[in-house]
Amino acid sequence: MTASFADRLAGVFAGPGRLCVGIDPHSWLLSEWGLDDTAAGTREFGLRVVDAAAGQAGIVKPQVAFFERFGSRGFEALETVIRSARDAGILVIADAKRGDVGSSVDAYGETWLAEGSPLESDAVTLNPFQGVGALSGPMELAHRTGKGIFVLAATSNPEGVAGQQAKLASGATLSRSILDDVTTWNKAHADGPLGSVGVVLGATLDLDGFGLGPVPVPAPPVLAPGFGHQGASIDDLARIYGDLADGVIVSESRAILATGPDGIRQAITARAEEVRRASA
Ligand SMILES: O=c1ccn([C@@H]2O[C@H](COP(=O)(O)O)[C@@H](O)[C@H]2O)c(=O)[nH]1
Repeated sequence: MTASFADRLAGVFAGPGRLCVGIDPHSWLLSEWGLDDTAAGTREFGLRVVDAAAGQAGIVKPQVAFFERFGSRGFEALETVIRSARDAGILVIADAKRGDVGSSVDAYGETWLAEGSPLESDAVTLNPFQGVGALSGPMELAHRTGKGIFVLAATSNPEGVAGQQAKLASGATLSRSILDDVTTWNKAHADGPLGSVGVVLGATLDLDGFGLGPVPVPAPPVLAPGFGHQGASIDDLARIYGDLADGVIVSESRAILATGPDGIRQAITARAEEVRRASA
């Protein structure tokens, strides 16, 4: 029987830990790494990050946008990077932020979550603007294939705050209603202690304004971008996330990647240790 994503994630938390290294081949980073701003450059960059993360971080998160810039060659590079991370035993969260009507979003689910798909990953980020219900196809697929999904609920960028804090007719904020929909799904599917469907909650936010408390049970896993370059500090993990802190995946891209090809291994070791201390 295929292990659920929730169980695999719990294994990573108990093992290498909950640091997630972002793979974001910005043009300026490629240049600093001495690589060309081409598909081949993104491939080499991604492979070097995977190599540095192996054995030290349990999760990587390729930002699909940076590979997509190069069309089919970029996707080919992304396929290679994803495969090498999964072969190294690292969980891959593809940060693709897909969303659409159900019949189309199902195809996105197949792209990122179906066994044997060229871009097969362990989890994918999805956008619930068209309703969490529209994402049920990929959620079902994830349940069947032992994969995970992270639904945007409170994003780290300031532009999202007003809409995500807005109250629905029920009185809940949009973020809270997404959190509740995800929790209902996890309860019904009983994939493991944390559930296989999580939410994205930015570490830069004051979560009080999003009406997320009291935290629902079971609390879903939380993909937490915003550490490092966007200003959040790993030392503040417990303060930022409160009762959700136990399920937080600490994601950092630029702050780690900017240490360059010679510094990245050491940076990942140090960051993984900081995350362990902050989650003890
Ligand atoms: O709310 C969100 C959702 C996703 N992201 C993505 O995470 C990384 C953050 O990169 P840093 O360099 O660590 O700032 C990036 O790929 C974003 O697209 C996010 O920042 N906020």
